[in-house]
Parts: sequence; C-alpha cells; structure tokens
Amino acid sequence: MDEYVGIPREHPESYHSFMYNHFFSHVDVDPANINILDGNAEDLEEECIAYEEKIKRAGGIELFLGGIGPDGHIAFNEPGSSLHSRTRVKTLAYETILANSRFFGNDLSKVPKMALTVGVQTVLDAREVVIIITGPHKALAVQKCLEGGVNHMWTLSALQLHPYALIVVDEDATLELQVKTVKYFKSIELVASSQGFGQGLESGEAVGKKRDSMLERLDSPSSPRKMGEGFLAAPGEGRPGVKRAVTPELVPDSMHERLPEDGVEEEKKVELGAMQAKEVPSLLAMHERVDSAQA
Ligand SMILES: N[C@@H]1[C@@H](O)[C@H](O)[C@@H](COP(=O)(O)O)O[C@@H]1O
Repeated sequence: MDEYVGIPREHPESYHSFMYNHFFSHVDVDPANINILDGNAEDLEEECIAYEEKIKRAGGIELFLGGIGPDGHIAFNEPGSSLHSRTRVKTLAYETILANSRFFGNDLSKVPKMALTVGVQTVLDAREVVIIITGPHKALAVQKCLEGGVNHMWTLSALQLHPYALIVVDEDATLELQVKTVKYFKSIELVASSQGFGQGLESGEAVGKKRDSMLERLDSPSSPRKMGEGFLAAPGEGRPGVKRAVTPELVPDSMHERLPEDGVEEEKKVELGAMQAKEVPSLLAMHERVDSAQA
C-alpha cells in the first residue's frame, strides 16, 4: 500500500523487505501477484497512476489490511491529505519521520522524507477494511478517529464512511478513549455475538464472480456515485451461513442528480402558467398587492 521513495528495495526497512520477511516468504503466493509500489521508479507520478489502474484491472481491493501512524495516518496519508486522494507521491510529516527514525539508527537524516502511498479514497473503495492498532503511542489517534468527526487531519477517521470497516485495537491503544466509548463497543460486541451477529473475518474462497460487476462500479473513480453504488459487495455476501443487511448509501448523490429532469420541469411550467392565468392572489407581485390595497 505504501513504500518509501529513494531507498533500495533490498534495504531492511523498505516495505518490500517488510512484506517479504513478514508475509510473502511465509505463504504460497505467486510473485506475479505481488504488487508493491516502486519507490525507485523513474517516473514516480506514472508509477502511482499505473498502480491505481492495476487495482482497477484486478477488480478492486477485496481486503485492505493495514495499520496507522501515531498521527492517525492510514497508509502514508498524512494529516491534511484529501479524503478523496488516490495513489500519489507524499511528503512525510515530521512526526512520521521522527517515529520512523528508530528504524534508521535514530538518524533523522537517513529517514526517507517522501513515500508513495495509496490514497484515502483508494482505501475507502476497498470491499472491506481491517486496521490493526496497538500501543499507547497510537491512543490519541484512535481517540480522534473514533470519537471525533471525519477529518482530514486524522485520515483514519475517513473509515467512518466505510460500510465494512473493522478496527482491531489492544487495550493500550484505547487509553485516550472515554471509558463509556470502550464499554459501549464491548457491550455491542457482546450483544451482537449473543444474537449470532458477531464480528468475524471471512475466510475461504474468493468471491471471483463479483469481480466483473466490481470493475464496472470502479470504472470511473471520480464520477459521482449513485444510491447504493460505489462500494464493493458486502463481505461474505452469498456465502452459506453468512447474512448481511444491505447498507444504504453512505456517499451523498451529486447536485445535478437532484435537479428535476427536463420533462418534470416542463410540467411545472405548465402548472404555473395555469395558476397565473387564474390570477391566484398568492402569485401577485408585491406592487400589485399594494396597488390593489390602495384602490
Ligand atoms: N506508513 C505505515 C503504515 O502503512 C503502517 O500501517 C504503519 C504500521 O505501524 P505499526 O507497525 O506500528 O502498526 O506504519 C507506517 O505508518
């Protein structure tokens, strides 16, 4: 989902190395199916555009699994990132450079200052998003993103707009939350699982059939979404034993869609004309009312 700009792929702190060491080398994955942004690409902008295209061609992201930075950034979407952003070159925030310096011998000069990252909208377009947050140094971000409103200064908060987002935290990461918030989430989890609606990650075969329709939906990322469109299918939908309610639209429709169609407009004009012809008093202009009152 992100990669530093300008450090070799083999560098122990590159995200390429991280992903190979912690994940790809432990699973049976065809290297051709691994897609990590290339922070050494000759044309970084082109690399980002191509990455979005690749996601689109693959039918969208099924599961976005990630973490956050202490400033609430998701991937490398630093504070102030547009919530509609897509894959791009990003300058890292000082706090992030500082936080990452521990991986570079605490030498700030060695920490990359730029990265390539998927955008907030790229994450929001994923069918399901799971974010794992641990440690007290992420507690303020958790508080801002869960108890605060959707805000570009804490980009994780954009997940409030996602129909299938799951945030997994340890006890330390909840330290800045109100006790009642923690109790609230624990209680709804308890009630939900007692009613057979417990949260759970899906496993099993990929929902390949849905990909064609996903491709269509993702066709134009910038085009306004209509009711019920835009997000990918509900996780687990169509699988035996998995019930999901349809989530209503979460993204407002565009203004032009709210304007009446021409036909309707014409009808209104005719109605209005008829009313005016009947000289309905309420339609008289003010000066006419004044004149008639004086007379
Ligand atoms: N840019 C990366 C994020 O993409 C990643 O999610 C996070 C994980 O942090 P941690 O390993 O502390 O969970 O690190 C950085 O901030």
